[in-house]
Amino acid sequence: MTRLFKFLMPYRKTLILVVVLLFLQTLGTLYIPTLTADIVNNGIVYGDIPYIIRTGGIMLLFAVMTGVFAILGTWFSAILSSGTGRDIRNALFRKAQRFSINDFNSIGTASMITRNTSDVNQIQQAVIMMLQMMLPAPIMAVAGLILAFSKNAFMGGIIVATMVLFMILAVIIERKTMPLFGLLQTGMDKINRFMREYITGVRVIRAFNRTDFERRRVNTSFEDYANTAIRINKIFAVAMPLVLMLLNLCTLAIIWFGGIQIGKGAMEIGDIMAVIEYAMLILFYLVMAVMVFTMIPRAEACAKRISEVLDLEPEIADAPAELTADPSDEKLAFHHVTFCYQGAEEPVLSDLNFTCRAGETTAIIGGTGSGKSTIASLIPRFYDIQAGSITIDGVDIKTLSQRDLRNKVGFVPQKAFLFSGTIADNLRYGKEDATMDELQRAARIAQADTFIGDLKYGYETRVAQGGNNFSGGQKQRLSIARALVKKADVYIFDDSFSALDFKTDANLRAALKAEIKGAAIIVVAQRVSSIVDADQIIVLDNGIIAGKGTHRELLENCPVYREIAESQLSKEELA
Ligand SMILES: Nc1ncnc2c1ncn2[C@@H]1O[C@H](COP(=O)(O)OP(=O)(O)OP(=O)(O)O)[C@@H](O)[C@H]1O
Repeated sequence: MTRLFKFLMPYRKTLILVVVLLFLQTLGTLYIPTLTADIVNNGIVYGDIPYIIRTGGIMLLFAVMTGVFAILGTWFSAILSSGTGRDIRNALFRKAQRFSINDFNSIGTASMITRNTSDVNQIQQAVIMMLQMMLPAPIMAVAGLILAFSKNAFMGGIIVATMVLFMILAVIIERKTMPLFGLLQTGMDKINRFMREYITGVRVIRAFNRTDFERRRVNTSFEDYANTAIRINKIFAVAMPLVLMLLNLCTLAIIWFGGIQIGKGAMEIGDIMAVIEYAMLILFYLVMAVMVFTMIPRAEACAKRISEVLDLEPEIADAPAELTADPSDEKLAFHHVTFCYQGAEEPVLSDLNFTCRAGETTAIIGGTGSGKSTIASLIPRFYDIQAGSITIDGVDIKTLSQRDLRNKVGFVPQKAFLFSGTIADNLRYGKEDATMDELQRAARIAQADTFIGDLKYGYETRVAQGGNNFSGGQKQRLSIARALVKKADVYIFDDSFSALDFKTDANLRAALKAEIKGAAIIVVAQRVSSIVDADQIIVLDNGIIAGKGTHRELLENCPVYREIAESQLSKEELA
């Protein structure tokens, strides 16, 4: 929790103001019982009406002032807590932007969302409750006890004894609830994970008639969450009557002892009333403080989860001294690259060596799981390699800043992903100031111009979340156009033509070759027909290069390639 206190620092002036306002509010609240005692002892007992009116007026004034302080205190603490929440969310988001894929995997997407929403909410609530309820408690306790002791030391003692019992109860509750609150937040992660999977996979679930199975799975997570919440509430169900009982016992003791004192003529009735009010105020704020105290474990559990994210050092970091790369003919090169996924026993790629030149197309082909997409994701440094080096324009990508590196790379992922907005917004994703001409040129190369032209609103057509209002092939072409709008040195198409028909695929490749001159093009492909014209084909077999050359050369001397080609092409095509 202390780790998160730094988020309060920018608001220290507001915090001081809140503390001052709370202090004034508490003193005002405590002064009213003293005036009550005065009215009773000196006004009501003697029937002194002017005294009653005068003191009543002062009471009213204090009540109004206390009310104003309370409103201002609440106002500023709300500003403070929502500001803190916003800053924590920003910090989490900024941190997440630096995370590698492995970092995301280690925390989990659903958990990342819960931490940014529910966990931050808990912290925000705890901050406001601590300011409003916990902070006045010590002020109330000290000032109230001084006043109570000034009336009668024994009665002050009764209040202190009750306070001690309260504190013991609070510690017991804290011990019992802390682990349960941690469970509650992980339960929320689980619900988010299942809900996310249920919503994104709804078509598969329905197609396989697994709705009931999924409902049961989601229900189990709801039930686990509810059961933990019930266990927490059971603890409170026992604790709250105990708190009330302590409160009533305290009042009883004061009245009983006060009665004896009045009988002896040692105290006046107004003083007893004042002590009861002091006790009620002190204990009320103490109960509130205890309640907030019980919120702290949950907030602490949330703070711990947030700190885990904030403290996680991104696996991929920029080098301390970043280099820049001047354009060269050798756009991309792999030098003895070996890569192993986190937690995997065997490397997925071993000792890869190849070079991609400007204006040339390099195709990567191989069986499923041979490591083609892995090669594609190593170039923009989604993962770091364990051995060897990857260079762009002759400079090791680890020595370039991630920003520079990714500026040099135009990446089209295997699964086309579009953002909600318009087609133009999506195409401008890599170059915000791209002109309409640039968008149209990219769309033309990507064979997307015709279907965009057929849409009623053209480039201003709305794209639904995830691009769900477009077909698979349209989404692929839009995501290709998006990469082409950005001027890159290396374009990577990770199996990005798979949803295109043969004619569109051929037209797209021809347009790419004609229009993209100064950049290296890397095409990960499954279809031999998509790559026969490539300047260089790399044949991947279980993570190692089984052959390298043109289509003709490989047919001659690479059995793995020949096997793939024979399985896809007719005899005439092979000849
Ligand atoms: N994030 C990951 N974590 C662990 N292992 C992975 C991960 N991604 C891929 N792999 C493993 O690495 C190997 C290569 O996967 P990759 O996706 O690169 O193959 P691919 O040749 O592109 O396959 P496909 O043609 O089916 O897309 C596979 O065995 C796969 O199980």
